[in-house]
Amino acid sequence: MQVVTTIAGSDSGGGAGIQADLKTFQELKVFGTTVITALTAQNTRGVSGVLPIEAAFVKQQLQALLDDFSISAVKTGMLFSSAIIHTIAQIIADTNIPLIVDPVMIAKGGESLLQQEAIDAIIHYLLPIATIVTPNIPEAETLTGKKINTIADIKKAADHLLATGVHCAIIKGGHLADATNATDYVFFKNGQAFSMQTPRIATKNTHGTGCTFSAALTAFVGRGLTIKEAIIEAKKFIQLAITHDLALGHGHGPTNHFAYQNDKKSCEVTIYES
Ligand SMILES: Nc1ncnc2c1ncn2[C@@H]1O[C@H](COP(=O)(O)OP(=O)(O)O)[C@@H](O)[C@H]1O
Ligand SMILES: Cc1ncc(COP(=O)(O)OP(=O)(O)O)c(N)n1
Repeated sequence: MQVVTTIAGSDSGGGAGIQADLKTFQELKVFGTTVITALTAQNTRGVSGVLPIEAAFVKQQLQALLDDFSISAVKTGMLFSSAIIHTIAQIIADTNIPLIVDPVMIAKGGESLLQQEAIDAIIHYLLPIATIVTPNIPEAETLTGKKINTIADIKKAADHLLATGVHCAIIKGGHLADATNATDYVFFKNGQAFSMQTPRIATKNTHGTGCTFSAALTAFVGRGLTIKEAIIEAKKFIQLAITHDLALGHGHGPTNHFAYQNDKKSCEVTIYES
């Protein structure tokens, strides 16, 4: 049994954050461990409160895991402050555990999950030690300081991110204005690139899509798949979770973390090598 870790915020509504990560890990048969950076009071309608955890206690949680478990992959989600980011980066830099960074910034309802001053810390401390970074389009724009309107802009943003030292950048296309497909763009430091496409599902129940995708990626990396295999399988996991969405709550409902195990053979991802 492989052990993986999520360093993220708690979503009381259960669709994103630590809760989405643990559900995904469980479905993908890896043993999930957690470092909690913040509590959020949240449901499918939005975030009504954030209570950050002190950086010193974040450190204590992570150190407790590293002192005991052999961890095969780590992911980060909501990190909230530069103090938390510095603390995590310092500790992870001394390991050789693959690190997947989901640079969570803003919740679907528009509430901030990362302080403005922490953006630089992600760029300068976390990305240089990361294996994979998974921004959505607005996050890629914030990290690179450049607007993204075209595929050429996506490639430029990826080059910008790869220059920090991260091995692979996945720019997720959930926010692109394409009513037919959901396309994600993958770039490696060695110049290899591909995009992956699935049919776009017409639903408002997409709370936690980014967390769930990056958690699946972490589980597959932890299980020893190649990075490319892990990315494609994670895309299947999120596609099925959105296809079989759960209309729970009154706002943006969660994705269905059970769907991949029930239906994985039915999901096709189209790959375009470039
Ligand atoms: N309506 C949708 N149908 C199918 N896939 C989607 C849909 N919305 C998002 N995705 C996929 O979900 C994953 C998360 O993407 P995105 O929504 O861009 O991230 P985030 O949740 O971080 O904003 C990506 O693989 C994206 O292509
Ligand atoms: C605690 C917590 N972490 C992350 C998020 C954002 O999750 P994401 O997967 O990007 O999903 P949406 O916010 O777009 O639904 C969150 N809301 N809470």
